[in-house]
Amino acid sequence: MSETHLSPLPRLVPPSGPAGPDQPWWNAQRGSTMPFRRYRRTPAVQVPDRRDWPGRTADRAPLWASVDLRDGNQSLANPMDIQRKTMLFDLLVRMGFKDIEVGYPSASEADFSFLRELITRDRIPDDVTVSVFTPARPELIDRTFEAIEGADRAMVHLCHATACLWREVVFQMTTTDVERMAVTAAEHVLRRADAAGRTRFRFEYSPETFNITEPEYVLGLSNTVAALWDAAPDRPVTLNLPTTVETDHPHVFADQVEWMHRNLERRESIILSVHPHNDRGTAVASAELAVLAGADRIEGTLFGNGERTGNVCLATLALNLFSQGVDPQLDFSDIDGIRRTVEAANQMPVPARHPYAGDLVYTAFSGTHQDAISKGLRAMARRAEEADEPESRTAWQVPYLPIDPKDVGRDYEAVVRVNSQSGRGGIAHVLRGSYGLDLPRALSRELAEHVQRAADRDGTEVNSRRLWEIFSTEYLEPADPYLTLKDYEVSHGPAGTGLRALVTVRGGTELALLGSGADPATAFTRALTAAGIPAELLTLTQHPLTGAERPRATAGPASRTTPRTAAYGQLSATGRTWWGAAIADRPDGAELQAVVSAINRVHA
Ligand SMILES: CC(=O)SCCNC(=O)CCNC(=O)[C@H](O)C(C)(C)COP(=O)(O)OP(=O)(O)OC[C@H]1O[C@@H](n2cnc3c(N)ncnc32)[C@H](O)[C@@H]1OP(=O)(O)O
Ligand SMILES: CC(C)C(=O)C(=O)O
Ligand SMILES: [Mg+2]
Repeated sequence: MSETHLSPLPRLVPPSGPAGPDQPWWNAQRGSTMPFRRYRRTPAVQVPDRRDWPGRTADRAPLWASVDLRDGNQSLANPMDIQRKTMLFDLLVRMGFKDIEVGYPSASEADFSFLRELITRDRIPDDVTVSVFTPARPELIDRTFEAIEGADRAMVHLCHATACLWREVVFQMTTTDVERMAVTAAEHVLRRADAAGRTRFRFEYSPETFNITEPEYVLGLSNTVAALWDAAPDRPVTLNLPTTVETDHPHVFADQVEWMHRNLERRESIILSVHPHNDRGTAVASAELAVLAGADRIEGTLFGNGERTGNVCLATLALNLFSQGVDPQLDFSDIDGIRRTVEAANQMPVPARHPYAGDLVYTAFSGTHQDAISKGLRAMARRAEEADEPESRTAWQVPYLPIDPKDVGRDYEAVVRVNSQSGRGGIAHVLRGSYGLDLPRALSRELAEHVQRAADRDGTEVNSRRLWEIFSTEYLEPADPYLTLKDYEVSHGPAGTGLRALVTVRGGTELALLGSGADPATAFTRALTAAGIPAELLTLTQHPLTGAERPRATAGPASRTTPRTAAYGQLSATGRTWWGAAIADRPDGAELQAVVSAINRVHA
């Protein structure tokens, strides 16, 4: 199988100086009146000479943990009822999640009852661990343990804020007080777990607002809690580092994670987890760099629902890995089904541009992209044929499409959609895909001008049916045809092809024509010329139309199941060239009709 050979990366040329107003090319921008001086850059943790993550690549999926049912749920205007929660839980299980935070049972009756239902109805698969969130408040920890009573396995997720602003404003506590709160709560959790009987417990600790907490302080708290819970390789503690409110560039977070990864005690007994939020729009980058920096696990939601701008999107993360040839370990083969369930559970739409899942993310409207995609798809088909393997196994290399839409359950129909930004490549692609027509390049270029005019006039998309209408009106069934072929008869002899044809000319005159030539179309143009309708045949091509390749066509040749022929002819007349096209039951009929089509355009 042939592969694209990429040339080596060019050497980086050092910039001549810092980009800025001193450069001659710098456009003079005016200063804004935005009150930017109110905001401060977060002091970044320094990791001198100890930054390994930039040199690493992701070669396997992290442990995925869904927090759709807790963090996602707490951000909804109408939190999920038990039915919506159940639907989402079942989806997460089907997709392959093994670590699912199912709620905040001390917060609401719905969360509490949902957990009770999962446990009492034995709905938690043996290989799935459900997790429940609790703040560091003893009465709420007690309620949490009531909710998980009787479960086979459960993870108790203890969380409290640690950053200075929260300590001072929310808790009005010193660092020592917050540490005491953490220890008291962790001990309480342990006591309740020890008393809980058959359930096998695991523990998770989240120093909420990790990213803006003093590193030494948060490291100390994490070590203390992990020691208190006696983290061990066979019963690891999950230490979850949230960017509760994302404040910095992703590389700053990566440095923070790497620093924790290197300095944590009992590292081999800790599952190092991250929980990025998307306030700066860089949650995905933060999560990806955090994994390079040492994180083992990522908490997030499907399509990024969550507080404010949301949690990190697990679909994007998993499919980013997939697009790099790494097993995502989650099943996204029906992304639209997943999206529909998530939209129903959250009562919120997934935007059309959302990576991998949005309606438009595999669609090109622009001409050059369409042309490249169309060529790429045909090249893929050729490579698969050469390698004698199904296309679904052939290495994916199609310009502008990072993954094969079919791998996530989409088809190719929406890949190219035509509007005023489209060109001949896209138009030819749609006619080929929807109607099986393989237009010659020059004809598709000519058709593109008609389509462009229609798109400019209508200001809307030209769907495949409208494209067919434009093509048909221009070439196949003009409103007021100059010439109509009523009948014909072709004979083949040693001297070439003979043709008898009966045509009507606009106004009703009938002409009986007689001609000969190398083929019926040449004989026809000669006969027409002799009858005073001058034309010279320049090119003629034809191909069979089986109908099989036309999935959704509602007009034109698609309605037929018997094989037909499409023919395209180019004539010279009135000092220029004219294309014609036709579809007919027989090849010679299609060729003659293509000549008629071109003549009709001469006399339109
Ligand atoms: C970053 C995160 O996502 S954390 C998860 C946040 N999720 C939620 O809050 C959703 C569910 N929460 C709730 O339904 C409610 O907050 C409840 C029922 C849990 C508690 O309600 P209330 O007791 O009325 O408290 P309220 O919601 O006002 O919370 C504020 C109190 O909790 C304290 N608190 C906040 N977070 C924590 C924490 N993690 N650990 C301990 N105490 C905390 C605050 O200091 C404040 O205490 P104060 O009243 O003594 O000043
Ligand atoms: C509970 C914690 C992990 C959280 O959701 C956050 O800090 O964003
Ligand atoms: Mg969160």
